[in-house]
Amino acid sequence: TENGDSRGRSGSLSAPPPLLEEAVQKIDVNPPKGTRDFPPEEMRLRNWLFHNFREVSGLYGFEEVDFPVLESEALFIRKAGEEIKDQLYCFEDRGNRRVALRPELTPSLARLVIQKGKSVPLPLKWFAVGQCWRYERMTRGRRREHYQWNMDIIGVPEVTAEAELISSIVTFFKRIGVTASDVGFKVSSRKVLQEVLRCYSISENLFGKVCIIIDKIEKIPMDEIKKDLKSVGMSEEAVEDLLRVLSIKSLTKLEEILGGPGEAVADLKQLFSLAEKFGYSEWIQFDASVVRGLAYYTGIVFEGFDREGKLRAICGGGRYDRLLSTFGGDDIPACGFGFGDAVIVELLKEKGILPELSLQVENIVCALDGDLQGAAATVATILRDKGQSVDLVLENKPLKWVFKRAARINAQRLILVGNTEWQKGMVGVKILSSGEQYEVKLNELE
Ligand SMILES: OCc1cccc(Br)n1
Repeated sequence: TENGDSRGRSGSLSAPPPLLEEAVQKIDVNPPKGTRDFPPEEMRLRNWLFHNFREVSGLYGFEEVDFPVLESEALFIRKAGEEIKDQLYCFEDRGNRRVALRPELTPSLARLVIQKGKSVPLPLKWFAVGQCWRYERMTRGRRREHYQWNMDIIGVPEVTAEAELISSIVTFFKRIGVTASDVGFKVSSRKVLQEVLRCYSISENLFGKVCIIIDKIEKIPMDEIKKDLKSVGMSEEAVEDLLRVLSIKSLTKLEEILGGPGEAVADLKQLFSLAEKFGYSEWIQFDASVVRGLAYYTGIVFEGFDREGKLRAICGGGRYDRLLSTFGGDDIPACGFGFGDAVIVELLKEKGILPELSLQVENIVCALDGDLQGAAATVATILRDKGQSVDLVLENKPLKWVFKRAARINAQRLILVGNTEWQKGMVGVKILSSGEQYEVKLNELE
């Protein structure tokens, strides 16, 4: 409390006996493993971050949507060996339904698009900010929940959609003070992989599995990658060639290796040309090793990375033209990205550009005598009806306590309701930054 001790009005140190029948059972006051509380300071930072997510989404004409955190497990059961499936936070509910806490937002978005069907004219530009979950063995001490900003464009087959999405993330970075010297985007296309696999007449249904293995290139030893690729049926030669292609960092080289302009190179050339027009060329680079860890991507994929290489991917996304049809919907082209709330905060801390966010209250209103508490409430209401924020002192407290609280909540003005002034229909006002003090008629208080 403001005066530092925890005594109630009675001043007795010991707490009154519990009124409940059952004995007091001391609970763990920490949140469940892998989850976070958001006390005021953390909540201000989260609100600032989400405000910027929403502002940028609005700048791009996107509409906000949301879905239940709890979804049918079937939405996330894919057979490509993704980490996201191994860590699914799933269970059987009391109705014996297999359900899961969503590990990502895209499948829910796809479900809603299909549900809406023809009633929503394409293209759709939807965004969401939602909590996503995974059940990871705590051995790695990583979080089990995070908030993701997603933006998705449904119904646009052209690369202009991916270019627009990357532009929106660049706009977001610039708004929060992150520059092209701090972060970049590695961009590639899964069609590169497709073209290589076709050269070795490796069947399309291996495509998802191969992508998931390749996505682990920087996370597990190379010989394990090779072993996994062979285990899904790739020959030694195919594996070597694929890894060679994936190490390419130039589009010209890629075109040579792939033996001429295919869809992958054409898409990527168009993306880089659009990046020029959007003005974010310095933010992106081609990197054939980017495949992303979600099986449903079918074309351009990209991920935001910190140029110092200290952090995990900041965000990622790509084209997923087949997802809606795998859910029984029409064959509608789509692309989108996910942007987590944790790595970006680590980056801002690294760069020393966390925003200064403090509680700001315009007024603290205090009754100088116990019997003026009602008058103080009247004053608070007058100010609040004018749109002014008021911290109303709710108990009879010494002025020293009031000044201490005013400083803690960054109040701009102290409004004192005292007998003498109140009899004249006035209140005392003290501007806390300058110390200036004056009396004002209640009906002139603004
Ligand atoms: O980025 C993968 C992911 C999904 C759900 C929760 C968390 Br934490 N992380």
